[in-house]
Amino acid sequence: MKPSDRICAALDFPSFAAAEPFARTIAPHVGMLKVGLELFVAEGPPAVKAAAGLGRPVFLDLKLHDIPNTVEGAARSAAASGASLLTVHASGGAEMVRAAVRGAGGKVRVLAVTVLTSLDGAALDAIGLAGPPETAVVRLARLAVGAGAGGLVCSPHEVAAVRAAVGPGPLLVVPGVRPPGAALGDQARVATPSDAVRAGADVIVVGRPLRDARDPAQAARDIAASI
Ligand SMILES: O=c1ccn([C@@H]2O[C@H](COP(=O)(O)O)[C@@H](O)[C@H]2O)c(=O)[nH]1
Repeated sequence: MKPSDRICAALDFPSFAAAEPFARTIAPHVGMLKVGLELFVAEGPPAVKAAAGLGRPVFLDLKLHDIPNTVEGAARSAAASGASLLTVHASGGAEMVRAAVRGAGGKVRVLAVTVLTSLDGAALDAIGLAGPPETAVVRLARLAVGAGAGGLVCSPHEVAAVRAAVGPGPLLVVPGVRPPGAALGDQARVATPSDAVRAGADVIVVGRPLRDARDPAQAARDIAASI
């Protein structure tokens, strides 16, 4: 795999018209494009189709979290959109993850988000998940893989422990990645692209450090050269 294939660029924009110049520029320099909540809520499935038209697999990052029947239907709809990857929250429970996998019908790989990379230890304490983040992440990772998830989303801090817990099969997708010196924004559990890949990330998700770069193509090339 080429280093650039490990990079997923997040299209965090309010419309596809706003995203398109960035998406066209960045697509040749990354392995995947991510359509997240902001763009999908604004545009719906046509945004997935347009992104896929740029020649890269599309990661539909909806982080579904609802009763199993509802998630199954949403996953079925997502599978029809042309996306290659779809997220659900592992904390929705094993039955919900199973329902997502059923709805996906083998057309889209279901990834389970363990613990959002924006949450630090104090924030986890406040929602009743006391203890080191890694404990909750590994517990949720095991649950989700046991329920059929084809991959996991976790922070660079836990990726090695997750790999050790779930074995070589599941795809490990890692946001919370910041090139040296880049602003953290709202991310809490972060590492550099090279540290994230060294720790075992199959794919790193990069949003603002590419989107807000003066030269996004060069920023992507720099990341690829570093991993
Ligand atoms: O735990 C998670 C799950 C998903 N994300 C998404 O990744 C990108 C990261 O963007 P940055 O600008 O590089 O912070 C964004 O689309 C999130 O929705 C995440 O950050 N953490």
